[in-house]
Amino acid sequence: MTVRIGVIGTGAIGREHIERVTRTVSGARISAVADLDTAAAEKAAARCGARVAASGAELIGADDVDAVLVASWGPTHAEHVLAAVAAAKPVLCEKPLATTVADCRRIMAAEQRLGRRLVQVGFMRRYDPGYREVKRAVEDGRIGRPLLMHCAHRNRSAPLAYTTEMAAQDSAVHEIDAARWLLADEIVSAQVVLPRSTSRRHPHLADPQVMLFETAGGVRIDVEVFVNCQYGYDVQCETVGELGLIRLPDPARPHLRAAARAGTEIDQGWGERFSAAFDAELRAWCDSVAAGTASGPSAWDGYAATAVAAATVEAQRTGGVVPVAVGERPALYA
Ligand SMILES: NC(=O)c1ccc[n+]([C@@H]2O[C@H](COP(=O)([O-])OP(=O)(O)OC[C@H]3O[C@@H](n4cnc5c(N)ncnc54)[C@H](O)[C@@H]3O)[C@@H](O)[C@H]2O)c1
Ligand SMILES: O[C@H]1[C@H](O)[C@@H](O)[C@H](O)[C@@H](O)[C@H]1O
Repeated sequence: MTVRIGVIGTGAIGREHIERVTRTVSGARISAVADLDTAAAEKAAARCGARVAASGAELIGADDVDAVLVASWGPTHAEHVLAAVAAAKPVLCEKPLATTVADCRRIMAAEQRLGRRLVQVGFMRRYDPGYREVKRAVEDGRIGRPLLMHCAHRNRSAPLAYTTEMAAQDSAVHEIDAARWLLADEIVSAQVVLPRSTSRRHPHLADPQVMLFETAGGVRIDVEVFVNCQYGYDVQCETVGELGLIRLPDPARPHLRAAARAGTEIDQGWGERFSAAFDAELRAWCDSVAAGTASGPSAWDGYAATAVAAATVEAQRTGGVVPVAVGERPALYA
């Protein structure tokens, strides 16, 4: 069976996903696309032989769409995901699942009423080969009981529209999910420390930021978010345990020796750095849709990440330690 996918949002990541499904994933094709920007939708549709749907709602309800991929702006995710669940269609939603905790709860309630999982959230780092090795090492006890995690999330530069809040909601949300997943533990508090800002930023933005999280089990996590670091796209993660530590490897790149220097090139964007992760994520999602099962980061994971990001935004404002209580995990997400 070929899975027919409808894509809502044909911007930067929508186009990447369309390209991937079309060129590298077998057993799936793009049947329809929708975007508020009709010209963008038409261009994307022409590249993959899909039709242009009149709207996200029309696409979700259409007979030629078996599964929905949501890649539109964050605040529109909840509406599309809820419509997909109402139509009983599997949906891969880019992060964040929703921009408010209340909307995430609505999505979980809709899935629970249906009695099965349909939602996967686009936390692609869980599919990155390096992160998966770290997960194996944490689980098999090689570093002993984890105590600390040091992370850095650096982007070369951030556009004018990027705000101080987005450092939590848009960027650190990846570390929040990765930490919960690697440690199999929930985050219970957030705090933000602001050093002086780089001069290479738009004036409204606090950059860099240091975020501090604590898990229910007592692990302390620090995350440097620096979105105008200039030199490249750089994601670091080191987990320290009682017996040792494990560091996320940089992706394998050729080692260059020339002009009196030795070293490797640094990736310049998320598309390059997480290319293998996106490939694996989309393959796994398409396979699970074809099999009628659900896997990967769930609506619960999307909810927990949004809840922690919301506490982090509050911590930016207050400067204090903000508690997070995600509550009991419903049986559907056990
Ligand atoms: N996993 C990752 O590393 C990663 C990377 C980039 C973006 N993202 C996420 O993907 C989403 C999109 O980001 P982007 O960088 O592609 O943004 P973008 O602005 O390049 O593209 C978004 C597109 O969605 C369209 N759109 C917005 N609302 C819509 C609606 N209601 N119906 C139809 N189309 C709509 C816009 O017209 C635009 O073309 C965001 O949630 C972002 O956080 C994730
Ligand atoms: O939306 C993007 C995306 O999620 C990237 O992976 C992240 O590095 C950026 O900071 C964020 O703005």
